[in-house]
Amino acid sequence: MVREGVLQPVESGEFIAKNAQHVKIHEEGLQKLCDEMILSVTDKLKIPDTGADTIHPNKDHEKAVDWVFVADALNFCFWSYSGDPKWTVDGHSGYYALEAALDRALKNGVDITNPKFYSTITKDELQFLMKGDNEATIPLFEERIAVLHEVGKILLDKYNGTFETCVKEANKSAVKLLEIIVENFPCFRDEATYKGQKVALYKRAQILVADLWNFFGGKGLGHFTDIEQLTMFADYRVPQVLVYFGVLSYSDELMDKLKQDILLPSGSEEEVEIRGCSIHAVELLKKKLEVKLMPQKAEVPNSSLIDYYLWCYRRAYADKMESIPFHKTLGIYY
Ligand SMILES: Nc1nc2c(c(CN[C@H]3C=C[C@H](O)[C@@H]3O)cn2[C@@H]2O[C@H](COP(=O)(O)O)[C@@H](O)[C@H]2O)c(=O)[nH]1
Repeated sequence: MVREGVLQPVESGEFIAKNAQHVKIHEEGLQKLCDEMILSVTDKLKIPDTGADTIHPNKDHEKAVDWVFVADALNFCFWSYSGDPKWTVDGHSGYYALEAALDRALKNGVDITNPKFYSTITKDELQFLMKGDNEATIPLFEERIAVLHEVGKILLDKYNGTFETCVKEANKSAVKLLEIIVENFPCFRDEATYKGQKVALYKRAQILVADLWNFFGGKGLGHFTDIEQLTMFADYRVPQVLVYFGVLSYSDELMDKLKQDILLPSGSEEEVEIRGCSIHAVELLKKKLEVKLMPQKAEVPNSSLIDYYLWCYRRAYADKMESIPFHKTLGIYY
């Protein structure tokens, strides 16, 4: 994929990890996590159960692709400051609260998958759709309106009003679809400048492609011949699991900031290091898994499956993870 002068996610991760000053990757931690994951592989990686199946729509739903698209357009920033009430919907928190809100909208006959509706959605309408169980509201409300207006308008102007057009244009290539997304939808263009080099993390764009693959079981509109080219999705949860296993460690100064809930600005050196080192660590982990699994003839998970395992692990064992702080950034990329 070509974006002039921008390192792509795999290379970005490697470059950032090589130059990082605030974040380190540890061989022993990688080994420990590799051993843990091997325990859950018989012939295929077993994903920890997060108990949220009921809020994914049925994959046979006629607008399933557009549901995945709108969910990932809004798939960012669900955290609250320590001690503050969390935004929850029907008892679900974080990303699952978003899924629950979309599910509720669909069941109430709201045309939430249709860009004709959301490209001009009003504040009142979105507020109503995202209404939580308590007084806490969804973070970055204004940004979400802007994202919906932006992506909705682009789908209507260029793609016949459906993300299916983009998927078909990509002709079963995950890399091509990623390129279509980041070239045409500016709010998915998750790039930064690190030590003078343009880097790409593409969290939401990559998760969108992987979600389609996952959702449709690698078939039909979810069939991609090069899905293994994607990296993990650099959010604020997977780094937390990586720290838990000792794969990543933070400088004392950075750790203190996280413990005190001090915001890391989007694109700051520390923030980019946490994200880039997470990408690189998962690539290293994949190589370790390959070495162990190949001789057993077991399926070697790709980076998005490793990511999904780790993201679900954090959810399934949230109590164990409570004492590990995660980084807080206000932004639309993750
Ligand atoms: N790395 C990575 N980050 C992910 C996801 C998901 C959900 N995806 C799946 C779920 C079912 C579908 O099949 C989707 O594949 C959300 N996030 C991010 O996490 C953060 C919120 O976390 P919490 O507080 O726990 O809800 C936030 O930055 C959100 O953007 C993932 O899979 N990987």
